[in-house]
Amino acid sequence: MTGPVVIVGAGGHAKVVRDALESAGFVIAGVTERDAAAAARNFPDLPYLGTDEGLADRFAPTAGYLTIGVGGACSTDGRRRLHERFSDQGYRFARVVHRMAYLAAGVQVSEGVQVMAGAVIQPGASVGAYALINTRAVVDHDCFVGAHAHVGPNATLTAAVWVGAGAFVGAGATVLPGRRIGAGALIAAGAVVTRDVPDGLRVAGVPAAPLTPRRG
Ligand SMILES: CC(=O)SCCNC(=O)CCNC(=O)[C@H](O)C(C)(C)COP(=O)(O)OP(=O)(O)OC[C@H]1O[C@@H](n2cnc3c(N)ncnc32)[C@H](O)[C@@H]1OP(=O)(O)O
Repeated sequence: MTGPVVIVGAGGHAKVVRDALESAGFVIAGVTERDAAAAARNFPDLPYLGTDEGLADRFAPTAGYLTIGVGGACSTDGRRRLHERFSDQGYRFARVVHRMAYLAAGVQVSEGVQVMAGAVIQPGASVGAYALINTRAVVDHDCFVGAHAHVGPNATLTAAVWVGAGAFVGAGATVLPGRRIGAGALIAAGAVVTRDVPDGLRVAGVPAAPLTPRRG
């Protein structure tokens, strides 16, 4: 993959993305950000390319690649919307794999995926488009991670776990072998998932159980 990369968003996740890009030898063309002051504060040494609106005038879809600098504390929706919006405009997304991540031979990583420092992806695993495998996450052998899903920092998918599109696996969570996490489900930080989780369900705890809606 060649060509410069624009980081969309200039907050905390963008700083981690920048580190991954630079570790892997990408050239960064600049950042977009609604909040110009945040861009100046976090990236004083990178070109500021304005807001997302009208980016094509400053960085055409043919000029290189984008990568999303927005994380999402407990939802994958914001990242998915940004990927969809810019894909519709003809942009392509870089595969960003930190130099200090480990990907076993033959691991499939699709367009737009981000794999952060210390992550490990073992043989037979595959990671769908635009998914985020965050710092020190483990995706062990034969796991499948669906498009737009987020495997949080230090989370562990043990053997042959299946994660549906847009699911969020919180920091430090563990999913036992062979379990299925439904599309759009949320696994709370620190949970241990011992049973399949249906689409869209939010679970927490050890063993993980549905989060009860707040009272009052
Ligand atoms: C680099 C990065 O930061 S990447 C981002 C990684 N982010 C994460 O891993 C965060 C994941 N988010 C969480 O775990 C959140 O706590 C959520 C999404 C599960 C719940 O968040 P909210 O809906 O705001 O719930 P809220 O904080 O109000 O708590 C609701 C209840 O759930 C409990 N709860 C919240 N989080 C957890 C958790 N991780 N495990 C167990 N129980 C929890 C609370 O104690 C509270 O219980 P109570 O009603 O008995 O007092």
